[in-house]
Amino acid sequence: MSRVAVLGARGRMGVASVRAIVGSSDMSVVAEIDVDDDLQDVVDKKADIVLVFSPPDVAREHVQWCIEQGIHVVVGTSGFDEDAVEQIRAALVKASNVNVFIVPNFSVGAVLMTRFAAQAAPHFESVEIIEMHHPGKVDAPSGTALHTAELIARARSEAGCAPSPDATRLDPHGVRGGRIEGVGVHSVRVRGFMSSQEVLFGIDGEILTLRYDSVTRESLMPGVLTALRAVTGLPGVTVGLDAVLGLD
Ligand SMILES: NC(=O)C1=CN([C@@H]2O[C@H](COP(=O)(O)OP(=O)(O)OC[C@H]3O[C@@H](n4cnc5c(N)ncnc54)[C@H](OP(=O)(O)O)[C@@H]3O)[C@@H](O)[C@H]2O)C=CC1
Ligand SMILES: O=C(O)C1=N[C@H](C(=O)O)C[C@H](O)C1
Repeated sequence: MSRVAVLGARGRMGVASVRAIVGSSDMSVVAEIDVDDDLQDVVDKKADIVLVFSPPDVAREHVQWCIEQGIHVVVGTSGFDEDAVEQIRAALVKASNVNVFIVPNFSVGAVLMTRFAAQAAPHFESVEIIEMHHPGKVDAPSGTALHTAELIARARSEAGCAPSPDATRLDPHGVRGGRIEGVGVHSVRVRGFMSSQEVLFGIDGEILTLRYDSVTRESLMPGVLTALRAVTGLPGVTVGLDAVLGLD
């Protein structure tokens, strides 16, 4: 029976995850930590794994703390970019018995879309990402868009692609959105969305649109449980649920 501590336990994902873990037959929740709770409870309750859903501005410190305590971590919080992964890798040099599994999105649809986007990336002249989330989300871009943009940029760089063409010179209202490693990213916050993303690819006369929608947090729970079951067997740092979905 794995002993799981949940950080951000009273938040949207924390509540859904505690319910899913409690409902499983092979894991238990031994600590539920939210703002103002004492992290030491995680150690006192002898957690084997910490599931991190605390906000992005504190989650990096939380991961660092877990590594120092020698506890495996599944990171659900968004915003762990390549710099953050490097920092974790460096911290693990002194804690080689700890595994950290960073999962930008627990939805199988999102994982597949991200992979398809990386596959398509070198074949089109233009690419931009639109991510759509609920207005309670504190960070932009979404971790999923960040991860997708990084994979697209890597695939295009390896294939020697030119930057997406863009003649914009005048944009006094900043409506062209942001750029991550040269990939245009647009963040939409509209009530009714939970988590959606489109990746638009174009060449002359042809457009490919990839889209996924997660409409409930419960849809992410099989991915959360899969990640918790897998982390003890994934040495070092692993990024992306695809690592354990049996995809090639
Ligand atoms: N990987 C994935 O598939 C998914 C990832 N996410 C990501 O997970 C993160 C959390 O999302 P969500 O659950 O919607 O956010 P919420 O704001 O609903 O939950 C975060 C919780 O953490 C609490 N908190 C604040 N500070 C601390 C602290 N120092 N220690 C412990 N808990 C703290 C918050 O309390 P308070 O509100 O009082 O500040 C809140 O209860 C985000 O980064 C989001 O992008 C979300 C969905 C899916
Ligand atoms: O805040 C959310 O809700 C979500 N956050 C994650 C992200 O930033 O990508 C995952 C999912 O999109 C839901």
